Amino acid sequence: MSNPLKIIDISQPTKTISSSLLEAAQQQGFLFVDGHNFTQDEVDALFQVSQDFFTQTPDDVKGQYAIKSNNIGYTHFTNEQLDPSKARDFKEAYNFGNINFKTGTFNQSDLDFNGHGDNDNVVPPILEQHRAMISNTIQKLHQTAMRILNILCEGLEVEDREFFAKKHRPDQPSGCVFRMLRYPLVREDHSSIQDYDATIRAGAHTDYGSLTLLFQRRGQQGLQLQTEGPGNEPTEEWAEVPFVESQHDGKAPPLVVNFGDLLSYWTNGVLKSTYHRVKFTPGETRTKDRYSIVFFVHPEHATELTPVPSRLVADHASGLTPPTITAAEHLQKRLEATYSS
Ligand SMILES: O=C(O)CCC(=O)C(=O)O
Ligand SMILES: [Fe+2]
Repeated sequence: MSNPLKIIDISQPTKTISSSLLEAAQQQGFLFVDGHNFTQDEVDALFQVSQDFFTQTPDDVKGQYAIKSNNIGYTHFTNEQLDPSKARDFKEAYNFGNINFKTGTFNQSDLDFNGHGDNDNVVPPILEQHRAMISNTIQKLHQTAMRILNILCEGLEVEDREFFAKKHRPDQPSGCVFRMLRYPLVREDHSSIQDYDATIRAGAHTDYGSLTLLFQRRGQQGLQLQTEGPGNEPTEEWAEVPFVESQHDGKAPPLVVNFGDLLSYWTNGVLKSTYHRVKFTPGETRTKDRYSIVFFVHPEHATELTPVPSRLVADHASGLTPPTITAAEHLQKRLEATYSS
């Protein structure tokens, strides 16, 4: 499979890579990030925990941890509908949230985390057993995301090279979510589930936050992004995100990174929040479920999405005043749409 995406090695000096990273963010809104500090063993262990959770937890137990309005918990088959014009998404997932990246604490009570609600976001037993590992992973993912945001500041020539990072402080409440996902092969035992499409597994959507970091596995392809025509208009063509290897021995494959709505607003549309979906090709001879592990990065709740101070961003202004909306308001709107029906 050919690779339509750039591979950027973030272990290289910022000045060497900032313009290619910005170009990828502007043109495709997607790229591969190599040179991260996740080993193959570490990511294999994480996928094993995810597989154990999804395949060894009885449905009624999963149901006890059902996702709540705070976006934390388990979402069962066909609960989500990312593209309302299509069938429901045939996948299952578990979201960790209310994360303090400084301490590595996650699923904190809503009262402690953002001062309202009183939920005790209990973690299912198989995942609870691996709390230390999960905690370490999310801290590292947050650091990786901050590195990417700092490189972007350099590319955008924002005077304060930590402009974005300062709005993503590790110990402040935000909508950041760490998510384990499983897209199973359709098997006999699923015949009772109605109203899904065996090929479209996550309907076309853009991500809500600032950026998204994703691990996938060899032989479990399925993520696709919408391509653009010559005048930048979206086409009906979808490009497959292939599996690629790291250039660094012993390291996990490059992370798939894409930019979300908030960074797009924040930059007057300089950065692209690209439509993507997960699709299994009809008739393919896949033998394994697709698993992915995703980190959705969101700015601190109170962040206002006014344009970043960059000449490039100012030059891109369309003349329209962007809505003054906070990160939390935006997230709330998108979650309501996803779980509405
Ligand atoms: O699992 C994947 O490959 C993509 C997931 C995704 O796009 C999402 O959950 O927003
Ligand atoms: Fe997505």
